[in-house]
Amino acid sequence: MASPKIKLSIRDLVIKFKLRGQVLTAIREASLDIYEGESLAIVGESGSGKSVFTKSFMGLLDGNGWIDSGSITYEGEDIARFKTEKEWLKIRGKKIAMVFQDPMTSLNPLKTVGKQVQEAVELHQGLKKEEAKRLTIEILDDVGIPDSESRYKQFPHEFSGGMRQRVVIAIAIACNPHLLICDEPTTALDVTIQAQILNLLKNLKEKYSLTTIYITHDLGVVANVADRIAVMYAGDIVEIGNSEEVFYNAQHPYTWALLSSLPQLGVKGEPLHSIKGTPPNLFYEVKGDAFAPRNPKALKIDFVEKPPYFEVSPTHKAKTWILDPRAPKVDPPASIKILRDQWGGRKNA
Ligand SMILES: Nc1ncnc2c1ncn2[C@@H]1O[C@H](COP(=O)(O)OP(=O)(O)OP(=O)(O)O)[C@@H](O)[C@H]1O
Repeated sequence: MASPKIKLSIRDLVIKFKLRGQVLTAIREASLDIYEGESLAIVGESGSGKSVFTKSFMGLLDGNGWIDSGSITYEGEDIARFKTEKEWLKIRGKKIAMVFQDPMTSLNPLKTVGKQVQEAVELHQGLKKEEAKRLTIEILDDVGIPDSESRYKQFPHEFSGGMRQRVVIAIAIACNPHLLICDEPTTALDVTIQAQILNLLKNLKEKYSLTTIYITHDLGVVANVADRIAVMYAGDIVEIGNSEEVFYNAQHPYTWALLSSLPQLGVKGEPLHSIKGTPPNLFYEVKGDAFAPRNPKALKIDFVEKPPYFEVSPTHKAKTWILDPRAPKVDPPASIKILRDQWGGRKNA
């Protein structure tokens, strides 16, 4: 089988912020390849760096932040070197678009929904008004807004939360991007609407041949939508693999902790637990495995040296010393074994 084409390649990316005279390292030498047409989820606790990492692909870092080193290669060009807005505008919207968590802050309350989508169509697809309006209504239909011709003339406050998120998605699609980044796209919505929006994104991915990245702190949300899962902790990707590999055969103690804290998968007989302790202070240099201080099964070396990636399969790797052939055997916690049995049972049912 031909190997998949890489759409975006991130290498050893370091992103820093200056805050109150001190420097914080938010992304610590993270590397990732994103394949054309795939659906990748980036998961991790709040503050792990998911938003900063992906915003850097579009030149959207806050003013006090910068790419300190590393590369982001898109279609042969290292976009991490871009300095001007003019350069970023070649990529932002056009090639890479983003759907944010809160649809209200992404929409202009003073403009009709139709106008906001149409502006994106006109700007990015170079169409005349009539043609642009026709396409806008088609896109509103595609994102599941009923009665799109009359809805076109309404304002955001006349839409429900779920419908507003559909409009935000319409704006992103109107730019005709190759890569769509969805940053917690359903967090602000109630559960039934969440499922509808995820379904919509899945359908649009096929129709518009999109490569999609989902950012979420919730592994349950991605179980249905992601081909691959990248687990982020303290600004680095500590485990990556196909969804099945990460769900059924997780290797990093942080991934174990994330899986164990999944409420909606309900581990029978096990109390729900959140991950104990707090992530490292990124104002200081992180020594060894960043998760070690919170890992009850940490090895001595975890406190001393940063682990490299160890390969579990050609598609699955994790940065944990547990996978070093010289390491003592460390078993996953009981909750992970129970999860594996439960899911294995469901899978084979
Ligand atoms: N403008 C900024 N100035 C200083 N630090 C920042 C800035 N933006 C982000 N950070 C820091 O960078 C780190 C990563 O933040 P980021 O928002 O990417 O996390 P996240 O995983 O997306 O979390 P969440 O799920 O809460 O959005 C955090 O420690 C955060 O405080």
